[in-house]
Amino acid sequence: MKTHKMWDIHFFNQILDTMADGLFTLDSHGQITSWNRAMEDLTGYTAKEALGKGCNLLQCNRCFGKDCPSDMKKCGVLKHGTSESKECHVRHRDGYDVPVIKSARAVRDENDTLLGIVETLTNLTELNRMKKKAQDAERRLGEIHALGNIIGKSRGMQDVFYAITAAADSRATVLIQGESGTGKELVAGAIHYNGQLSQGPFIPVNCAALSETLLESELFGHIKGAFTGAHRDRKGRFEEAHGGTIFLDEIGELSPYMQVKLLRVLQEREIQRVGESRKIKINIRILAATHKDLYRLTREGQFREDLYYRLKVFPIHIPPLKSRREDIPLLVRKFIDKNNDRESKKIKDISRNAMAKLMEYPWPGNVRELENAIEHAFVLCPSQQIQTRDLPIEVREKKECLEIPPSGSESPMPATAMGAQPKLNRENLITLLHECGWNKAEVGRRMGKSRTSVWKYMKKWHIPLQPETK
Ligand SMILES: Nc1ncnc2c1ncn2[C@@H]1O[C@H](COP(=O)(O)OP(=O)(O)OP(=O)(O)O)[C@@H](O)[C@H]1O
Repeated sequence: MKTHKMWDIHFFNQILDTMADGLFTLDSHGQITSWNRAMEDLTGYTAKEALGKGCNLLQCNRCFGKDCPSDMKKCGVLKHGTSESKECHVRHRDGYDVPVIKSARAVRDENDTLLGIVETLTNLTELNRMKKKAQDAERRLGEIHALGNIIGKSRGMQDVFYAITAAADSRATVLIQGESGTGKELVAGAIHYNGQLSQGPFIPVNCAALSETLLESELFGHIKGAFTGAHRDRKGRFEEAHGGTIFLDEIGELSPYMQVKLLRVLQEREIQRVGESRKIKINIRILAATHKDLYRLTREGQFREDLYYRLKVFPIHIPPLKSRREDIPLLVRKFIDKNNDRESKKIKDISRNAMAKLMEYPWPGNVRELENAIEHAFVLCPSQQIQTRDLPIEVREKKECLEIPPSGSESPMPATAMGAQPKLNRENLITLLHECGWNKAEVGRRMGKSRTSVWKYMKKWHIPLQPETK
């Protein structure tokens, strides 16, 4: 085998050129003696242009906290031997600043004579862009979950607002109960984003969406080889939520085995990845929600009483929309504004008769159904005012739409303005999922059902959560 010696300069330069980080060297007089390819990309200066120049070519803004000295003898690296990695900017040849992490080290021979300086630069442009994106997304999430975005003036909603503010100030476990579509996820988000942990992650998990084994691995993570298909170690959602909040939606769907596991997490605040005996401490806040009557489930022996009491340290109940009809006009206004922002149409308001229909309807799907009804009206409305004819048929005719049947393989999809929908069965659901790019919220919207309902159908008919890749 042919080996290269380190003094093979050609080979050495090739090594430097394969590095993702920028690297250059200076001699004892401060003149650039090597300049790798990543430095060319980062600064715009070719090696030919840089060699023989001083490092002030880079116009670094923070060499030892000062501007780069033009006199090499004043360079801090010579005084200190190294400069620790720090964030700074260097100036690109085209005039703009490039954010980098820069480190430098003085190289001396055995007699302590200075041979030169080696400097490395890591380009932070992409990382900063991603950071900014994540911060923007986080800010938007915070805005969405601002208390002001939860609409309601009824007594029931005033109690909910009061409870959100109190819960946000504490770290107690919260159990949010209310019918489907009443805004449980919205409330959970508001508690997190208005509380002490708002800078930490908010991790929602729908416990109804996955089978027991998948949910266990989703929540607790697993180690490589823990089960067939576990090709590598994977962090669970509890670990991801460290320093923040985990929101366990549809908690009433947990199997007895998962109830025991969750109880242990609540008691011990530590978890074990599937297939591993090591315990990992987690610092998280737990919020849970269900549309079921959890107390009744404990009476019927379907939900552990000890877990129920651990969860409902701070209970919040969101009343159904039909018991707080005075909120309907405010919600309608909110949804008209929301659709106006999104669509090219500009709808001003809703007719008296149409509003009367909305006030009469029992809203089995709660606020989500009202939101969908306004979106439906937007599609049909030809003028600036929503009329009764623009509303979904079940609202116009005051017939409740059908909820999910507990068993059986078929259920009717509610008719939409576009015409009668086909019966809902496995095949139709898969087609709809494909049409909506596997976005369950969108599928739910088209079906007139909640996202959770979509998940339940998918689970019932063994449809994978994502399209299977061939
Ligand atoms: N008070 C409210 N003000 C404004 N929007 C609301 C309100 N309540 C619910 N919504 C909207 O209704 C929709 C359903 O809310 P959300 O998903 O929080 O309900 P949920 O109770 O968690 O439903 P599910 O039990 O089916 O998961 C969302 O689009 C949400 O923004």
